[in-house]
Amino acid sequence: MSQVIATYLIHDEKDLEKKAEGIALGLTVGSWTDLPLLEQEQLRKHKGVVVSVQELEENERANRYFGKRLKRGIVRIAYPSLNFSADIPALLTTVFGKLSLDGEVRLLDLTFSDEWKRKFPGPRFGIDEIRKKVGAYERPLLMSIFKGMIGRDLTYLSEQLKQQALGGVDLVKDDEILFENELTPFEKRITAGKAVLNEVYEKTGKRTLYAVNLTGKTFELKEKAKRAVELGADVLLFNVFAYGLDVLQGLREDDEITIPIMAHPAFSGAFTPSEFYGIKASLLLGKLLRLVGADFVLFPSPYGSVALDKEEALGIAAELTNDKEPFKRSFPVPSAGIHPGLVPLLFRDFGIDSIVNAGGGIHGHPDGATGGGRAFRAAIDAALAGKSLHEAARENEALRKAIDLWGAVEVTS
Ligand SMILES: CCCC(=O)/C(O)=C/OP(=O)(O)O
Ligand SMILES: [Mg+2]
Repeated sequence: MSQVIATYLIHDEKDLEKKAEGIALGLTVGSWTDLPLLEQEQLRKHKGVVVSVQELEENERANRYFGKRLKRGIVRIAYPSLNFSADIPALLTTVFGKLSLDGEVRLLDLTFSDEWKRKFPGPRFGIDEIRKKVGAYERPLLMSIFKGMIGRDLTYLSEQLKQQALGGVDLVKDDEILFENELTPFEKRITAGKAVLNEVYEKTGKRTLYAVNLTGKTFELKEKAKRAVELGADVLLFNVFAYGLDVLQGLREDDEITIPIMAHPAFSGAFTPSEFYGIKASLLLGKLLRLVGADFVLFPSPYGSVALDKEEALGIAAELTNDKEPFKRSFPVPSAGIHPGLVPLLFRDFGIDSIVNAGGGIHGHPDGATGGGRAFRAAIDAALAGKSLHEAARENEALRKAIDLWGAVEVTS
């Protein structure tokens, strides 16, 4: 029988096994031992089952946080998938709905049967198809971010896009805080952006994609996304956690929406940061975003301005690129506070199949966005060649200026 196995970190003053059994029953059949045998037989196929309980050492941080001495344990509970429909809202409500209100349980992972995975789409394009779209292989891609666009008009947007593209970036994304507005409306951003990027392509031969922010009311998104496709949009940026995973899946599953979806982590910090409760980032931003169809996933890098714990960040990337899964791989995009001097770390930790993503690290370059792009491209080339940034900077002025301004973290191989 198909089942979903949830792995939790739980805390209890007395009895971890009892707490685990209470969760398994409470989120499925409700009660058990007091039921007549006939009812038990009838309900057995619906009963949650405790698969394992692994007690952990007592943790002083947890005791201080909760203000009491607690046992801690990793428990795995199997939920019969016949209890809920094969959709993310039903799944999350079953395995971490009321339980998430407990405040002393952290959802660490979900394991699905192959049968269950087949009900989800995964990315439409994935890493390999996106590489074909930008014509860039065997290296990390480079993406820049519009900055300071609120209150600005299309002329300003077009010039900023041009400067970014001239720096050799593979993609440019809207900032996630750029919504529908009178100065740079969604549809005009697409058409003006296409004109600029075609002009740069004619001039340089470099193809750059523009990820336009798909925003607005949930039930208007599909039509807006289809309009974007009609206008020739390259990629849709999407603030998935302000809407919900199932909304991204709905966009992905619509065969008229035939362009990649880039998931932004905005608002996910409401769910993931605590070590004691909430949802592990590798599950929420890794496994589940890939399952529902994100082609790119942005997340805080371990060394940027909103740094994520390194184990968590690497865990997200591992889930996005795990080639044992029956889905195309999603592009990991470690982000926030990234500058060219961090490229050796990014390359060491995330490898070739990742995207170097920066806003301030592009626009803050002494030579502007074009200089920023050139500095990043030189840093990526140096990492690929096994050269130090300082050595590469001797031959590349843009990189030298970036290192002078932001420094460089060299990585010994
Ligand atoms: C984790 C998302 C990063 C993001 O949205 C963003 O705008 C980063 O900007 P910078 O930190 O590179 O300036
Ligand atoms: Mg942003």
